Amino acid sequence: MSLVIGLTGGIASGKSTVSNMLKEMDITVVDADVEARLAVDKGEPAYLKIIAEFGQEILLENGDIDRQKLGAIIFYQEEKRQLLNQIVHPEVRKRMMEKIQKATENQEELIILDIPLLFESKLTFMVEKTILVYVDRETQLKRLMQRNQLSAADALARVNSQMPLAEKVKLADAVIDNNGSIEDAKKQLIEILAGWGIQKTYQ
Ligand SMILES: CC(C)(COP(=O)(O)OP(=O)(O)OC[C@H]1O[C@@H](n2cnc3c(N)ncnc32)[C@H](O)[C@@H]1O)[C@@H](O)C(=O)NCCC(=O)NCCS
Ligand SMILES: Nc1ncnc2c1ncn2[C@@H]1O[C@H](COP(=O)(O)OP(=O)(O)OP(=O)(O)O)[C@@H](O)[C@H]1O
Repeated sequence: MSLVIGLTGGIASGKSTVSNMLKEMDITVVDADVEARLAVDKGEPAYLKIIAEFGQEILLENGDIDRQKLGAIIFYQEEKRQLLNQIVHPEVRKRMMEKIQKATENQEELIILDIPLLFESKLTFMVEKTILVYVDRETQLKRLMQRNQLSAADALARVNSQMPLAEKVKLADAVIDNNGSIEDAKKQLIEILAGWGIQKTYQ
């Protein structure tokens, strides 16, 4: 049986940075954000439902979903966010389950599920252990504004649409404090895995 670990955090807390370290260790990572993008590709069931609910004006000229426009709606309006979640999340879960099954069939020892909303969406039943990538609120907002070129208000709306990281700390089995350097985060990751009996050579 494969060991399934959930990797979570908040927006811009450093999940991708940590999941890249795991990929470099040749560990399979299934990324919910990637699956959520695939689920809304042109013609997919969720794509059609989004148009039905949000209207044609949510599309770019080439027919793709205008992610910036959809983000500007759902990060400011909770009921619209819930509506989008109801459309996209079941598809994401289905796609992730398929990937888990494939990795299990390949007898992979370890599978990481990178799910930003693991706790909010009560998906811990999918994993055996959880790792939280934590940063303080100030660092999170600063990194988010820098990475996505967002105003303070837009960054705050995104952070406030999620469970506070201080709350997630209480729910996680292990925490990586990513306020320091990337090297520092890497050391913590290796220690956590070693503590769970997982030894991988990091290149
Ligand atoms: C709103 C959308 C169009 C914005 O797209 P964009 O390319 O700007 O952002 P991206 O998808 O890369 O998400 C970045 C981060 O935003 C946060 N986020 C995304 N959706 C949500 C949400 N519904 N609630 C809270 N946080 C969210 C996550 O931390 C995620 O890692 C997109 O995030 C989306 O379709 N969201 C709904 C699906 C979803 O919940 N995805 C998150 C994991 S399943
Ligand atoms: N320890 C660190 N020191 C400095 N910058 C960092 C550190 N860790 C991550 N970053 C930077 O912070 C930003 C957010 O990191 P990353 O993209 O890994 O977060 P994420 O949790 O995957 O975000 P999202 O959920 O929004 O996709 C990126 O620009 C990344 O390069």
